[in-house]
Amino acid sequence: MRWNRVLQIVDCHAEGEIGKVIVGGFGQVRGETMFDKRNELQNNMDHIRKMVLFEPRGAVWHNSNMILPSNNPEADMGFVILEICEYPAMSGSNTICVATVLLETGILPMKEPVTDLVLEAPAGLIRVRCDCKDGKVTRVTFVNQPAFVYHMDSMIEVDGLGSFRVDVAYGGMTYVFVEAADAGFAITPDEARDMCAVGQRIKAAAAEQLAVSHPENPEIPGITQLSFTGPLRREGGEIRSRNAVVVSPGRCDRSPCGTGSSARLAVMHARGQIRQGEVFVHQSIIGTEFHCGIEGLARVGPYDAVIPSVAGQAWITGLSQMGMDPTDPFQDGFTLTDTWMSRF
Ligand SMILES: O=C(O)[C@H]1NCC[C@@H]1O
Repeated sequence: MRWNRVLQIVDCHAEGEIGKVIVGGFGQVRGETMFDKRNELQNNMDHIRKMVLFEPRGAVWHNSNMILPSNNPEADMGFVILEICEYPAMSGSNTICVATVLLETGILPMKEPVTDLVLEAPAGLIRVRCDCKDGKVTRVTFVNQPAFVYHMDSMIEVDGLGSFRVDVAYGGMTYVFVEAADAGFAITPDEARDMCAVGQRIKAAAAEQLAVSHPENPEIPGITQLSFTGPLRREGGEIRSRNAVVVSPGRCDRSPCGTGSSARLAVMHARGQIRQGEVFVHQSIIGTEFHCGIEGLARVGPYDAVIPSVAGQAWITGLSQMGMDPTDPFQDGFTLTDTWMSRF
């Protein structure tokens, strides 16, 4: 063996969205909080993210997570999320993958029928309920940090496409919401490529024209996500809708998107479209679902906020070791614009 780096990885997906969980091989990550560790990875150890997510080992639709011990006495474990364009403060599909891997590989003990966990994400503590049966995690429900609306019904101008009415909200990542019909989309899988091309242009215009800054942590990235939303409908006591999230640099989230669902709950609550205790079933572009709700209300700086919960399921797909040969010319990987639509 002549690798100069070898990572132990549990491959996993949550409702179709890949969330690899790196369980070993990366050494010490300095920092007191998970946000400090996220910054350390971003500033001084970014080669790990590039190795796992860039080509030739990764792909633009992959996400990964590093399991790290937490210094918070309340937390059972911590994790930092590594995505193709950023280190988000929080991620829903990745949280569901991390909780599933922690319990199904025995890193933390599983108690049937329910294991309660507290995980420290960069955004803060995340309480997680895992329903478990016969050694399988059958559902992960997490309570997110507060989600809130930055802008509602704002008009933006997109070069060559015209004007769009948008909302901007935070749910662990920062989202611009556009009604899919306003851009001529029905949110069907055959539209994915076009939605990404148009979505990236709308996202860039929103980021330029609408200011955002997280009141408690200005280091949290601004608008990097776009959700094309379908209409809300009430069915059998539930509120249901479809959405497609365009993740930078231009690919669709395969899951309904946990941070996007959280941000959408904040928008829906601000519009009086959902009350605490009601169930919101959010569907992805491939038809998978998260079951979401509002657990409570909060305040973040000057903003009214909701405390969202999101539930879904993950499945482990493999165990792998990823290595780096010292003569490999792509020590930092590479990206190509056929799938990496923009450089970032
Ligand atoms: O569920 C989510 O929040 C996300 N899925 C991949 C990109 C986002 O982090």
